[in-house]
Amino acid sequence: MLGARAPRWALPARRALNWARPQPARVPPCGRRLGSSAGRSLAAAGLQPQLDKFGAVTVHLAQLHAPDSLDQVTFQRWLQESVKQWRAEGRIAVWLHIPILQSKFIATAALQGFTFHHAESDSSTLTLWLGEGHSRLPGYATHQLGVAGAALDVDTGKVLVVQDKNKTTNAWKFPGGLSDPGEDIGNTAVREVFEETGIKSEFKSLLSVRQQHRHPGAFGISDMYIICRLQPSSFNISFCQQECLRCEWMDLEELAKTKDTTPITSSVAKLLLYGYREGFDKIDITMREFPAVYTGLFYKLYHRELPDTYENMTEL
Ligand SMILES: NC(=O)C1=CN([C@@H]2O[C@H](COP(=O)(O)OP(=O)(O)OC[C@H]3O[C@@H](n4cnc5c(N)ncnc54)[C@H](O)[C@@H]3O)[C@@H](O)[C@H]2O)C=CC1
Ligand SMILES: [Mg+2]
Repeated sequence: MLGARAPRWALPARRALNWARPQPARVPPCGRRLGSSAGRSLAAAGLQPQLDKFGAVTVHLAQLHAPDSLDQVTFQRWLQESVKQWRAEGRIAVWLHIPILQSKFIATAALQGFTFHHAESDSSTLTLWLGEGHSRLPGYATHQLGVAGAALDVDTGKVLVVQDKNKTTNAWKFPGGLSDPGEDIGNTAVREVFEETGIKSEFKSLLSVRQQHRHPGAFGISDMYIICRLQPSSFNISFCQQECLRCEWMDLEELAKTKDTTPITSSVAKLLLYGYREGFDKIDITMREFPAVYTGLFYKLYHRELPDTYENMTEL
């Protein structure tokens, strides 16, 4: 049974004035005016809605001590009364995080107007906009990222290319694949090239960025495809039999001229050939690392090289 203990929200009414700060703060006691056991029992069962700095309420059902004891009728009543109260208090939105094993509450929330924001492997996040006009909540991921590596052996002028086993047309392309969550662009290129061809390499620069909307391979969202310049440090090919049909070191000029390739690979082969002949500084988008405003975090900034006179410009 839920609600066996005294409710945590039973605070003096004047405390409610302090809920907006500091952030994040627990939201006012929604069970207070329910006149039923729903709000009290949910609070006693561990649920502690929080206010964020934008004025939205966040609810984590994972906080429930014994989620299996919560029935849909109690949750439905709690959510309905809570939303009514949050709306009256001027909250702008509700974020509702539901662990996969409590997914029965998704339907309950959806019937009250909640929609999916995103899902991860073990939980889903739903939202309800309470503010004026259309929702101003940020959406979830809009793109996936694919990265390929153009590994050029500068001693021979040969570049590493593969033909995909799973494609109907066997066009030459640079080995690559999808970035893992939290993975640097250059690291994806180096990892994918090694996994697909057995060739070890080092990241040098970005060469191109392609954006494609409604990509079938990205489940209908947009796809970013970046090609990096890599410097190979091993040369014996041992390619992945599951993904590749062929893999070879091809003369870069031949790749730039062949019709047996994609427009992207052909364009980047010509760009790489230009850099190989005239200097990579003509084509490279290089990377620098800086500390982020978020303590302890760093970011990578990719841009064309700047002359020192511009790079070191400071106010006198
Ligand atoms: N222009 C070009 O030359 C090409 C660019 N790309 C870009 O490369 C990136 C993806 O590279 P990939 O090599 O395809 O990825 P990847 O190397 O990360 O993974 C490919 C593997 O996933 C498997 N796979 C893909 N979809 C699957 C599904 N629905 N069910 C089961 N298995 C599935 C494939 O069989 C393959 O083994 C994307 O950004 C894409 O736009 C991909 C092909 C050609
Ligand atoms: Mg691949």
